[in-house]
Amino acid sequence: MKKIAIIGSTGSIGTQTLDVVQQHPEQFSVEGLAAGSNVDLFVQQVNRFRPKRASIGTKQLAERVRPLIPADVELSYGDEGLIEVAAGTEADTVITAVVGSAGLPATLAAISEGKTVALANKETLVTAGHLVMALAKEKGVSILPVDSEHSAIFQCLNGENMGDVAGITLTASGGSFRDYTRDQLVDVTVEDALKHPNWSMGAKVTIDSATMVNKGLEVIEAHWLFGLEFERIGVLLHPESIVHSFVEYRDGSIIAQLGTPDMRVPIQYALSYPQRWTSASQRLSLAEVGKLHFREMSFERFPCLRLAFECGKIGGTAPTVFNAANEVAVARFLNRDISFLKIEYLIETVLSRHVALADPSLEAIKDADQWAREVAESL
Ligand SMILES: NC(=O)C1=CN([C@@H]2O[C@H](COP(=O)(O)OP(=O)(O)OC[C@H]3O[C@@H](n4cnc5c(N)ncnc54)[C@H](OP(=O)(O)O)[C@@H]3O)[C@@H](O)[C@H]2O)C=CC1
Ligand SMILES: CC(=O)[C@@H](O)[C@H](O)COP(=O)(O)O
Ligand SMILES: [Mn+2]
Repeated sequence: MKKIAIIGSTGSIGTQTLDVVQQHPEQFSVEGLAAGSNVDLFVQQVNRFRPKRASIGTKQLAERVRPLIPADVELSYGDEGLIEVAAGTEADTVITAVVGSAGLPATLAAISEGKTVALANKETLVTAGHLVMALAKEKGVSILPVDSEHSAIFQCLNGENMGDVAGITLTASGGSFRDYTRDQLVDVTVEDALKHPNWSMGAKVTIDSATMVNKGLEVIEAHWLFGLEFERIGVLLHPESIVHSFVEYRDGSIIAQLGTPDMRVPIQYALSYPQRWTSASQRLSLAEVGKLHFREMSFERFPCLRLAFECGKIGGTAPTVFNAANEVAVARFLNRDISFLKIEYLIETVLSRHVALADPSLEAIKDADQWAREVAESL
């Protein structure tokens, strides 16, 4: 039986992880659950899965939750609570399903305790990839991808020699505004931006898909997960989101992973690896699909992808700042404080004021993250 803890249990990835648990109850014991502010769902989850430890966003929320959950569940709150759930249970695997670089301290704490990480929280790896990967190596900890593209690449690499890899290609749906011109983006609404064509996801990642920041974060995530230089990572527009990504080998063979767009498949694979289990997800019929489409990606149409490649190549604190500026910009867009195109303006402006620091310590990462947030708020 696998012992798991989920940080971000009430979100899109968190709830789908618990779906996988419910489909395979004999395989799992849930040791820890952590959430932010969704008290009702959190209380239901704690009563249903009976973790030994649980945590919610604030002290006030914890006081509301306490009488509603079993007395033997250890309840904490805030950043410390998140770390306790990630690192302070008997779980052997932690699913990092919180959104944003807020997940970094808890992820580092889980790795320090030798726990396998099933990583959905890509911002963590973008913010401090060198620290996360170095600690994982030191502790002998596996970081297993949950993100659909990275799970695809992981599956396509299975058993192959990394020296034979010519390159990897991440597919991109194009997001909510795939076929819009730049002019048409001027007055798009939050509601429109939240309508992803293929995936049902949390608000932040859905906006990131529309700006192509998501693919930029994923390029940097792939660099760290698979140890590939940026020149060997490509992006291709694929409107159907059926080919989840692919690897090209030096003999010209391309191995791709395909499936319906359903995150429960990559979530389950991260938890069942190296086994495969049956899944309730809808089967893919290529005969019914008929045709699949692929297009070159345009940096002019999606400048945030160009910025992400540039930051990835610069390294150090550049990706940290890219991520933090984006987090603030997306929050401001969702709050209707700025327009859609101002997201890329904010990111580019913050980056233009940043001098990247090479090989930053955790302290320097935190400072750069904080600095970028302050500048992005002030613009
Ligand atoms: N959704 C998807 O299909 C995919 C998501 N990802 C990545 O997975 C991560 C999660 O995405 P998604 O599930 O969509 O996001 P959601 O917004 O749906 O969920 C985020 C979760 O994190 C919790 N949370 C947020 N901040 C904190 C905090 N400071 N302390 C404790 N809990 C917190 C939220 O709690 P609450 O709701 O209770 O406030 C919620 O449970 C992101 O990094 C995203 O990029 C990657 C691939 C696909
Ligand atoms: C489901 C998933 O992995 C998302 O991160 C996905 O990548 C979003 O799709 P696009 O970024 O391709 O629009
Ligand atoms: Mn993805």
